[in-house]
Amino acid sequence: MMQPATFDPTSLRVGQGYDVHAFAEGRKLILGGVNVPHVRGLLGHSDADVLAHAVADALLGGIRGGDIGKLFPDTDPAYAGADSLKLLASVAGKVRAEGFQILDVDSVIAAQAPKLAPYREAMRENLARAMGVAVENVGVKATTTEQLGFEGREEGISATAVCLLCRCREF
Ligand SMILES: Nc1ccn([C@@H]2O[C@H](COP(=O)(O)O)[C@@H](O)[C@H]2O)c(=O)n1
Ligand SMILES: C[C@@]1(CO)OP(=O)(O)OP(=O)(O)OC[C@H]1O
Repeated sequence: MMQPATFDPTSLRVGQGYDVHAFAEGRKLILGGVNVPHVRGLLGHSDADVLAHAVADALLGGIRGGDIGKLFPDTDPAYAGADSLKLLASVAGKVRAEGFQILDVDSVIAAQAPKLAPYREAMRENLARAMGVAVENVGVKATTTEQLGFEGREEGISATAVCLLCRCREF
């Protein structure tokens, strides 16, 4: 199908993000801004929201803007215990400042436990609100790794995300 004349394929960008955090005793498990009940949480300088970090890195990848560690160094006390949804909102603002629209985001959390399906919609809503996009444009999925690897041994959780950005005036 022909695209409208205003569509310029070179104005499209994809981004990819990946993050890992280790489990630790006495920490909250925050995923996509949701405080998920679990016996342990994830260790990090911030709230260790591995999903929000992967999404933020996907956005930064799309604008070739480095990564969250460059923007929010884990040596900076300003980010100690930081709410990662706020970091994500800041990254989304940077994306817009570069003239890009966030068209779509999808993500996968790899966690052997806990069961995350009951929290998926709340995560989508939180991420969408932080980025200023419609919830329909944010996907969150979960998978175990069939007890294989560090996620499977319940040593930590990983998350991956992709995004599609556009510098289009209109479609
Ligand atoms: N932490 C998790 C992992 C998975 N799920 C849901 O279970 C489904 C089956 O997982 P498999 O790894 O066996 O494919 C998966 O599609 C998710 O819906 C979950 O809720 N929490
Ligand atoms: C989020 C930041 C904030 O200092 O700290 P961490 O919670 O350690 O998370 P990481 O995924 O290692 O990313 C780096 C940092 O930007």
